[in-house]
Amino acid sequence: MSKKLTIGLFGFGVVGQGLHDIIKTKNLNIEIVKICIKDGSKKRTLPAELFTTDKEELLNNPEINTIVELINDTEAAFEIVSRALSTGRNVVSASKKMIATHLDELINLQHQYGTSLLYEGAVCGSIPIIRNLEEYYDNELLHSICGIFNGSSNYILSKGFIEGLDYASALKQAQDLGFAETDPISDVGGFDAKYKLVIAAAHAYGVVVKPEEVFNLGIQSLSAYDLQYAREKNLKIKLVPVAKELDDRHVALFVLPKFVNETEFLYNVEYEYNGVIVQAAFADQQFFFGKGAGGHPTGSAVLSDIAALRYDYQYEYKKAKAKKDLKFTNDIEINIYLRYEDDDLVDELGFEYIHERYYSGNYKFVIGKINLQKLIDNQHRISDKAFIAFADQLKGVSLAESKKQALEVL
Ligand SMILES: NC(=O)C1=CN([C@@H]2O[C@H](COP(=O)(O)OP(=O)(O)OC[C@H]3O[C@@H](n4cnc5c(N)ncnc54)[C@H](OP(=O)(O)O)[C@@H]3O)[C@@H](O)[C@H]2O)C=CC1
Ligand SMILES: N[C@@H](CC=O)C(=O)O
Repeated sequence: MSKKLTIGLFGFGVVGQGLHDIIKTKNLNIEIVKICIKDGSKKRTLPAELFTTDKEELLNNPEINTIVELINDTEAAFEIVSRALSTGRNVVSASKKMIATHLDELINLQHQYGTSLLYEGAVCGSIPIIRNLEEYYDNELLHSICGIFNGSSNYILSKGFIEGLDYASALKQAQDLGFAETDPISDVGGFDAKYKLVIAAAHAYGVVVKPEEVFNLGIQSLSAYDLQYAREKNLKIKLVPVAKELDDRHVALFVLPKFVNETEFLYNVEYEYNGVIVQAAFADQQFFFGKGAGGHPTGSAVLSDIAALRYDYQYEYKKAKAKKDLKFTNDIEINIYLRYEDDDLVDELGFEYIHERYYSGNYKFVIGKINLQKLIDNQHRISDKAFIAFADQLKGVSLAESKKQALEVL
């Protein structure tokens, strides 16, 4: 019989309840000893004596050997997870913002105390991408990782594009279905996708980047004009995080809406589904597909991590140890589509050159090559009246010979 896991569970919301639903269907030698929640007055579906609002009842309980953290409060989550790791407990978490923001400290805590923190559920819900990056691709040279990492924004885009549903109603549905973050700006603004990208990049490339250094733009200002442009060209618009090794010393990360054509894997990833494309030197292109949000899909990834703790599985962060000289950079050139109202914006953003310019009534756009760092420097000029999308092919996230080279179409 494998080691019995006695769990202190933090959070009994969408994911916490999803996890509980799954655990109770099986005899897994796992016991949830106590559940800590925030609001003691809420009605629960389990006996009241299982719940507490006092975190110490879990963190100081000698009967609990494993902490599962599934709450929606970043700083409280960091405190819980670091306390647990530094007092000899292994931890499973799905809190991507907390993990991405504190990744350096969390790696150090694990090394210092010999404890394990697993977080498969934090990145693309049910898709097992972290353990694959950590183990399966251990010896592969990864050219790029990109995809759809946020279920809510993809749900909104699908509802709009396929069903013609307006943005506000689609967002409300994503919230009602439990896909959206407490502050949905995190979803639609590309922040949530960025946190997941930062975590994935640590396992793919060994770079630990602070989320605030990574550029993200979302889908909030997408308009009927942009959708019409996409439809006329048989394209779809998706919110796409990209991690790309430029050469053996530089890696670039960013999150942008992206036009995808029907030959790309992401074209058929709809609603709350996510997709991850890994471009490897030898395995070539591989595609992971699955539900990226929701209680049961995420709960299944959390349970897989809990089960891995039975045999004391730990991430080794092997690439971080091996590739100390790989640096994060924003000094790359990308092709973007910019729909704008204010003519000055085109000059202010400082395009290297413009391939295409369109002007008809209120609809104006340019497509051109721009340096990502320049775009970041001028980000404050981009109002909600403008929309920017990555206009390169994803397959074309190709190795650049110099860090200044554009991400060209293959
Ligand atoms: N929803 C999804 O599809 C996914 C969510 N995640 C992540 O998982 C985490 C949980 O998400 P989700 O279940 O959707 O969130 P919910 O809002 O549904 O639930 C949050 C839970 O956390 C509890 N909570 C909040 N603060 C505290 C605290 N300080 N101490 C103890 N409990 C607290 C709440 O208590 P109370 O019940 O009393 O309000 C609630 O039970 C988040 O970090 C989210 O980003 C990751 C992947 C997918
Ligand atoms: N809000 C997130 C939940 C899962 O990580 C999403 O929509 O993808």
